[in-house]
Amino acid sequence: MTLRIGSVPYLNAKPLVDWFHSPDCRVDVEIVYAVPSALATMLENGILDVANVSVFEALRNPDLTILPNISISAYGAVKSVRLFAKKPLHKLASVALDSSSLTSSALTRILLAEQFGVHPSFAPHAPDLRTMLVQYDAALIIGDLRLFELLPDTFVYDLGSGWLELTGLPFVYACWIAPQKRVSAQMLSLLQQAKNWGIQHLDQLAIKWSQKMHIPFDRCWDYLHCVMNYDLTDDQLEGLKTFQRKCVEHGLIAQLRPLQIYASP
Ligand SMILES: C=C(O[C@@H]1C=C(C(=O)O)C=C[C@H]1O)C(=O)O
Repeated sequence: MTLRIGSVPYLNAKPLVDWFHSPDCRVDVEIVYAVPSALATMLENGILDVANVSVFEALRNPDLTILPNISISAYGAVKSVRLFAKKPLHKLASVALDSSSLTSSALTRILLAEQFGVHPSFAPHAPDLRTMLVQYDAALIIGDLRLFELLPDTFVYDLGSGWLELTGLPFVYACWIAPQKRVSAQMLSLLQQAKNWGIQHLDQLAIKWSQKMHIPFDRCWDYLHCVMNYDLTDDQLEGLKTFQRKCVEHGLIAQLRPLQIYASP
């Protein structure tokens, strides 16, 4: 049976999924690329067996489980998840949130409240920075490494740096997430093989995707080698549990449950 895998289209996921398109992979899989919020809906509707998608979705939906050993995370500055603001952050009254994002939307609310003491109004918006900033004081954009910071008169706030400052911990943006009953030993082994291949091919992936995505090579290389982390060890789990606790404290998730990391039977 074909395994249906969902992936975000961003550079950060390439080391986890490009193996499935390589000649080394001889299994029957179908990969669906979509933004995180769309992938979450597809997982919920049973269209996908597994997806690398916002970790927030697994914290919110008790039918989903996080698969072990793999994440899309960063320790400090993440460079692709940024709030662009027309005024200093402690003066924000309205914020447009990238409608693709679930995790970073929640993180924005937490950081603005805890680091800057503000509770602006929030509205989901298609990720188009210029349009967002016409109507709102600030805009969250994810998955984009282009040099937005060249925009004049804009404050740029990296959410990964904000999280490190607040907690001293790494931040987990996404994981492989699946409905509990769809997880199989074959699924776990394929995802692990794909990650192992990706980690060994970061240089090739930086070359390939810098060309395809029109991002300078140095920026891609730095992002894949120095910014992104693909493990899910105790440090990342500590960051994830802290995020989960704060989501509950801020009313973004109904209830604190034990973190569901899939353990082989
Ligand atoms: C670091 C990033 O992580 C992404 C952020 C997500 C979110 O905010 O919901 C979901 C998937 C990740 O790929 C990014 O895309 O910039």
